Amino acid sequence: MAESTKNRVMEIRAGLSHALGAAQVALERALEAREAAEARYQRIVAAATARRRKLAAARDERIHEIESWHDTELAALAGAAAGAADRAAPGAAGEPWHSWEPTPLDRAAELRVGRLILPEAPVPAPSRAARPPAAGRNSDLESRSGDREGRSGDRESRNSDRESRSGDRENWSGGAWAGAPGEVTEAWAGPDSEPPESTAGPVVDEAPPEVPALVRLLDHGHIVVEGDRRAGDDVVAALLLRALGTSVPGQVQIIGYDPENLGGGLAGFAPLATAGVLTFVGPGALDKLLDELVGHVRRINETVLAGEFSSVRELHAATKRRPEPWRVAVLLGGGELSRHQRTQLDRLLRTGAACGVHLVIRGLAVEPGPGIEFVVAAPGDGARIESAGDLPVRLDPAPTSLLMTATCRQIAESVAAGPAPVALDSLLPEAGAEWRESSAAGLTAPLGDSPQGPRVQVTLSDYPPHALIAGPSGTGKTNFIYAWMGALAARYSPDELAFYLLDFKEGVSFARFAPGRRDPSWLPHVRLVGVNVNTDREFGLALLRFLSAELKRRADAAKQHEVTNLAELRAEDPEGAWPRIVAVVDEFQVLLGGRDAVTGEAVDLLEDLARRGRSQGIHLVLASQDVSGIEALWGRPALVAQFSLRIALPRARRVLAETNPAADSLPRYHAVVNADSGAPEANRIVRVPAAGDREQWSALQHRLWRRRPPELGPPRLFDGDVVPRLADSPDYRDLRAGDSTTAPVMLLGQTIDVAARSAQTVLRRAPGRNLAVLGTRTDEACAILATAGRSLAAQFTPAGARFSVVCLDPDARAAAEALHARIPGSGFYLPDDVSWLLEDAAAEAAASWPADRPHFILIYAADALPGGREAADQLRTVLRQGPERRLHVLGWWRGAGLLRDSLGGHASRTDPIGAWVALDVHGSELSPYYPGQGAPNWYPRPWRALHFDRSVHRGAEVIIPYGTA
Ligand SMILES: Nc1ncnc2c1ncn2[C@@H]1O[C@H](COP(=O)(O)OP(=O)(O)OP(=O)(O)O)[C@@H](O)[C@H]1O
Repeated sequence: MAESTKNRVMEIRAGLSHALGAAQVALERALEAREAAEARYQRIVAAATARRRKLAAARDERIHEIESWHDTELAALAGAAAGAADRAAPGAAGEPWHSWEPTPLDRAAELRVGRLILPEAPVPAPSRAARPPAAGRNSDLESRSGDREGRSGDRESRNSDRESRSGDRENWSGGAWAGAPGEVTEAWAGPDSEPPESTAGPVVDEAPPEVPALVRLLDHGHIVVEGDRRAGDDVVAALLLRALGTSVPGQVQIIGYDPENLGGGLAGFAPLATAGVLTFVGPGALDKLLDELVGHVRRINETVLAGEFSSVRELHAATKRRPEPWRVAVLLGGGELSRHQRTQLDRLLRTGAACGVHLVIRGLAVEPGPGIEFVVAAPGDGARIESAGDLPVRLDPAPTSLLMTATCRQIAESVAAGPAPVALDSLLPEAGAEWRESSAAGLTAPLGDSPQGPRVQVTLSDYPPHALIAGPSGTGKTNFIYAWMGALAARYSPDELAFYLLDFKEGVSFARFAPGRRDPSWLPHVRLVGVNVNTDREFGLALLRFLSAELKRRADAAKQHEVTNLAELRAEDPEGAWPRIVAVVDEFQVLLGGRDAVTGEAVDLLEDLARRGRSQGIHLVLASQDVSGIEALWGRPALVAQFSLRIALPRARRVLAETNPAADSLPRYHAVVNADSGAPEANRIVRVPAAGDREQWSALQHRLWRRRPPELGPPRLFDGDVVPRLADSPDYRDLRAGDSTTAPVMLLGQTIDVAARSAQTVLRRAPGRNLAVLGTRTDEACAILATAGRSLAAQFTPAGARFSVVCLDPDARAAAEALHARIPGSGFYLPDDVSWLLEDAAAEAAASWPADRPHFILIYAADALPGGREAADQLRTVLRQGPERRLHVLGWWRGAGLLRDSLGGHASRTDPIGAWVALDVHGSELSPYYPGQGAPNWYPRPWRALHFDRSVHRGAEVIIPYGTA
């Protein structure tokens, strides 16, 4: 092989080897570059991953912040909404059915129909993704809902129909979390599938409280229920029950129009029908119903709101009174409306709510308008109420029929029982504003509210001057009188008004106005109270006589000042005390009930007082269970005509005009007040407050009592059941010893009179000045002799007069000895030694000169005088001749005939007995001792006596013996 070839080979080899070396180097370099590039790539990937993590963490944190803000905000808003709803629908307006009960409120409330379904906050995905698969979204939600159940347990327990909140979420598709679980996981899977770690803390999961769905009906508007029929029925029932439960029974009245089911739609409310709280109108009566409701609206606008208020709600807010009930007409279907019906319905929709006339409509087309709420009923969460916009509503279930009927029965019962009493305070002026009125022109006071609202004011003046009140027993006459007196007494001071009160009913109803053992206060205006006078008609007469004398005094003063009525007299004589007098006589028929002298005189006096008292400020108020049977009254049309103020309590007869039946339909505790003699057009109905309550009355009386002028003493209390005490008699207390110039006065008992006077007989030195007590009642006879003896003894010093006490009846011995013990220096004689006394006394009586001091012989049972004829003659001598010699016999005979025997028998003269007191002796037996015509009108009654003194009396007077205690 050639060198050159060899060389060439060598060169080629060298070239190849060089190229290989270069390639090797290039490869190494390339590998290095690759390594460097790979390392860089790794670094970049790591950096990107770290940044992504960071971003994810920041994002999670932000999402969490937003979510918890959203949750808190939502919870706060829901809480505020729930709170506002609770305030708007308190008690029966919003309480769930299981714990529901009627709670009448003082204003109209919004009514709950269900609850609003509120949107929930989204649950952040990272926190969900971070949880183990077993705690996936659903179980997560369940656990959260469990949480919420725990926290809102109290609310849940109030609402048994509430389902689990997770169930709500499942049903509602409008929330932000509504996507499928997979979507969330995919969306957040990073390129390296590494689950990002959440830097966010635990989610604040505050469940918003439940927010009730409320609608406004009473005092606001009308409700139209549309949608599902059954659910709609439930809404109507719930609304009505809540409306009934939030108001005072009877204040919501329901009128049902249900042409398709003939009332079946309101069957649960049927118990209300018995009390008139629910009325049904028949299928053809929609016209009439709508016309009637329109009529109510017109009437309420004209007479109740009367331009002063724009709505009953406004009137109620201003006056605290609600004179008209809410009328809720429930119109359940009815098809096409006629033109007239549509017009009337539209009128009601526009104007009814202001007058408390509201419509609940289902099945009639109604256009939206102000105050009209639309409820679209649907089961589940598909319901809506217009005022809540698009928020879904879950309607409450209907109240159970048991709850409905029990509630309605209770309401019906309390409506039937009548309205709750109004308090007396409602008639009184503000505390501190009492006694500001002048009675110069009359006495005006409110008596209560009328059903239309305004107060009913009643005036006693020149016209109407007198009042006649009637109502069967128990209908509230006495209460009415109390209320009237309270309203007057609070307005007029005792200088302006004086009361004289008499109650012929058994009991002590007027005694509260006088000081008693338990309560020392009295009503300062009251000057006289007569109670338990049903057997003492004379006391009624005494009052009329007293008023007659007062009338004369006023008429004389008017004449003197040349005026004709009280207003003028007061203007002319501003310093004079001329209060208006109101004399109240309850059950006055007792006074006029007899056919005797008492009735005769009483009617004459009444007629005169009624006729002339009007202008002199003397007003009569006569009350009776039944005026229709009082012959003495109706026999005097001129007398009745003066009583132009007529007050009829429920079922009162004849007190109003014959053509006026208003009292027949009067509810309990109401009265017809008629100032025009009962003419129908003058009727005013008034709801009378309860004034019988002792505590309320005492509060007023004490307030006025503390304001009384210091000089004003307590009224005179005449209680026919109480035995008066001699020691309390002003006449007895005035007696003084030692005045020998005037003839001694013998007190005998208390007269039945306006002033607490004592009956008395003066023992002048003159024939006949002896006293005979007649009758068999030992206690009373002894009481009268004790009074006579003690009162006489009080006028003498021990040496100034001689007293001899003779006891001829062992039954009277204790009393006689007691009297003897009370009169120092008196002699005491029993049957054995009375002859000494008589002998002595007869000689004294027959003497020709008057004794230097009087001698009073008190004989207990003079008819039992021993000693035969001789003693009898001596007694006769003493009786006939003694008084002229200042020797007076005060004897007790146990019968009128026995006294006659002592006087000398049947034909004997009776004039030695100038004064007598009869106990259980009939009037006819007294005629011999009763000069003039016939016998006194006297029927014996316990602890009453008839006193006659022929030297001063025209007729006998009834007296009450003083008790010996
Ligand atoms: N307006 C009223 N509000 C509440 N209670 C009343 C009212 N009027 C009367 N009453 C109550 O009714 C009962 C009977 O009333 P009251 O005694 O006044 O009737 P009367 O007609 O005078 O009956 P009588 O003649 O039998 O005494 C009493 O218990 C009274 O408290």
